[in-house]
Amino acid sequence: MTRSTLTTPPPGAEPPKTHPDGPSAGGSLGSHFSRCFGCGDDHPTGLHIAAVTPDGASVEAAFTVGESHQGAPGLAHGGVLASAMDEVIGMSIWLLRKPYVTARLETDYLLPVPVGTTLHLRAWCTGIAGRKAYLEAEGRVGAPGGPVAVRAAALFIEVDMTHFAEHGDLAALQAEHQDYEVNP
Ligand SMILES: CCCCCCCC(=O)SCCNC(=O)CCNC(=O)[C@H](O)C(C)(C)COP(=O)(O)OP(=O)(O)OC[C@H]1O[C@@H](n2cnc3c(N)ncnc32)[C@H](O)[C@@H]1OP(=O)(O)O
Repeated sequence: MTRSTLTTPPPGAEPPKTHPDGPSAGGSLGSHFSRCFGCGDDHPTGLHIAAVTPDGASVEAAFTVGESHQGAPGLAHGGVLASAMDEVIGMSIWLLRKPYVTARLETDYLLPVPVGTTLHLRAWCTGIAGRKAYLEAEGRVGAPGGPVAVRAAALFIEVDMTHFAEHGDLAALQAEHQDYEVNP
């Protein structure tokens, strides 16, 4: 992975501490918002990514590239693959049960991904430094041990719920998740 210094944990970064209320090993994560492009069940053209955590610290998901995900004929669009990586990375940081947003996403495309391919996605956190979380993800072709087609590294920044109240639609989030409080 050609990861930049901006997505590399600095010296002194701490390992992530998963929240006791997060899913335990083998548990599923669920969607954070039903109309999310990445994970929402009700999104008509979304990726519908559903993840589980094998160990309470990382997440895994399978994503099958469909007709609506093409860039070149018969091949996945790079932006769609980046969205899938962003989604599983976002799911992995939600194991900490703190709201984070993507600040930077770096993606390496190693193999073309034909329509019909199932990508096995995995994401995990490599360190926390203050409000900054450093994360990585990979997408493997056909099987969890298959060849790596996509790799990503990301910097997520912790925000408070006022971020969503000021810039988005907090009420829509809270309608689905009672635990999303502005002033917890
Ligand atoms: C609970 C609900 C879950 C929902 C999850 C949904 C997640 C998403 O959809 S994310 C969507 C895409 N992302 C966004 O929209 C984020 C847009 N960006 C922002 O809102 C802001 O730029 C934000 C919050 C990331 C940072 O702003 P702000 O809080 O003012 O912090 P700021 O002081 O600028 O930066 C904090 C630190 O991060 C660093 N930083 C911020 N952005 C970057 C970046 N792109 N690259 C590198 N470093 C960065 C800053 O340099 C600073 O570092 P230091 O503390 O060492 O000086």
